Amino acid sequence: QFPRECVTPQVLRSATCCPSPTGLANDECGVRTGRGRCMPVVVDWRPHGPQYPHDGRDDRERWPLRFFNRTCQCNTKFSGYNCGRCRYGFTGVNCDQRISVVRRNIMQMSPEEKRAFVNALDRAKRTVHPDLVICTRRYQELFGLDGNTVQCENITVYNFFVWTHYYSVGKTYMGPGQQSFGGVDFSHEGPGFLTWHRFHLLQLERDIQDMLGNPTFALPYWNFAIGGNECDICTDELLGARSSFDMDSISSNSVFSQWRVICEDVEEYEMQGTICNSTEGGPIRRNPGGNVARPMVQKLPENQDVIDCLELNNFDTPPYYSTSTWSFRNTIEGYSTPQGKYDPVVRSLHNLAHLFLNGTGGQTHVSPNDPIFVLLHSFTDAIFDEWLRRHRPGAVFYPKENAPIGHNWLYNMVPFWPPVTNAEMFVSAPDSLGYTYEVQWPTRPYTVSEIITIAIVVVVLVVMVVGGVTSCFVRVYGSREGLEPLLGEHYRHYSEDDHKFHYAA
Ligand SMILES: O=C(O)c1cc2cc(O)c(O)cc2[nH]1
Ligand SMILES: [Cu+2]
Repeated sequence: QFPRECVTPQVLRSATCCPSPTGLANDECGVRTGRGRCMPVVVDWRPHGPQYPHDGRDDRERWPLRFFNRTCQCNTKFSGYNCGRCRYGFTGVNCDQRISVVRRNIMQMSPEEKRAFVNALDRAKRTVHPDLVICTRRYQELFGLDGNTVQCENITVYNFFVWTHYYSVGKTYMGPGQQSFGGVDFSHEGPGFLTWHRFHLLQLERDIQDMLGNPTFALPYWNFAIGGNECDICTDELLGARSSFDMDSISSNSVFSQWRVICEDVEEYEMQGTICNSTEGGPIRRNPGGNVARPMVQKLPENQDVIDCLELNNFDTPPYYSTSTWSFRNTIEGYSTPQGKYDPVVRSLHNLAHLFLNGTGGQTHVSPNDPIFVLLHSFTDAIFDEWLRRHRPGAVFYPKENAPIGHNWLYNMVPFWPPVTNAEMFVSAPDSLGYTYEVQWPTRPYTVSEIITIAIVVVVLVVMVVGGVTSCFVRVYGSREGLEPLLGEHYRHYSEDDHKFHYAA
């Protein structure tokens, strides 16, 4: 969540995190090379919804002010915690060359591409993040007893991806012996769900590009809307088949059977007021479609569900929560029927895909430990991008205030660094973020009333055309007989002399 340079006691106490771009000494935020400047952090001050009634209890309020109040603000072409890189969609030394990557259906990739993706994930699970570290104590307890140490540590690129998700969903610690407060979620059950997960993926994609030294690397997606109770990507070539010995485990032929999860011990974090660290625990659990206790989540979403949710016109609706009705966001997130009606017992689309996995991937505090999370969210993001393309909403569609805490338009998404707002991710990905999805969106079949309307229009058109042709036909051919006597008038005249018609030659 914070750059390694910024988690020393002195820098934390200064509340200023403005490092120099790598290689340039004493040039905070690249100010001398015109890249950026060290500026006060801007946070959202508008009211949030009633779900979180506390104030000052949680380090994530007005993120990231509890930790830093000055950060790098980069000029348009640059980005990053020290303005050392190009903004999304641009590359080159001067960041003026456009670049775009294509996210594709993992089922349609070649065997080599599939292998390269699996290898990239596995390498990310083992590679220490080059510039970001995690802090594993609340601010109050962040500094060691001597005041000269800070409880922050290294973490691998993939585990960092898991950790940021965990940090965004955790409960608020209310003090020793007290129940933690669960009415918060900085990345789900609100309009920020789509923008938050979009940035989450973008950050992982970038980190993997950097790790591989390959700026064309793109995350693939899993089209989970295939119905039925089979997980088509759960093969040893892709995300791991089911183990033949244990219904809940991944086959030992898959590298993912070797992965170990982090952030398992939520009860401990909630009781002690601690924060998950980079320590790995048990293996990934997964039993696709096997939740016997909950038959509702034994089947994946249907293709029609995607078609239906894309028709919703409102991005989100009051109270901008998991109870919203006719909200595109709440529907794709999966708390409504695919047609948009809120129903507390329903789980659809994104939520259904999570719960279908029935294991690590179905519990919010640990779900990204199962790498299916990446593909599931990449498809969710593809649907979001298609909705943006079809509806071309003005910013007015996204609530500026009264969304649950963390979800207002200008709230800095927790716990990303440098600060990035929901607003910045509410844009067309191909136009502004440097990636596109290769998807064939299914078109909705016509409804009965549409078929009737089309039939009526066709009949009317046919009648008009036939009528028109017939009348022309009659005029051209039928009038020959009618006109001939008239034309003949010029060639004949009536003679009073002999009381006869005389015809001209
Ligand atoms: O119960 C749900 O609806 C549910 C579980 C779950 C897990 C997860 O990681 C999510 O991102 C969402 C989610 N919803
Ligand atoms: Cu999710």
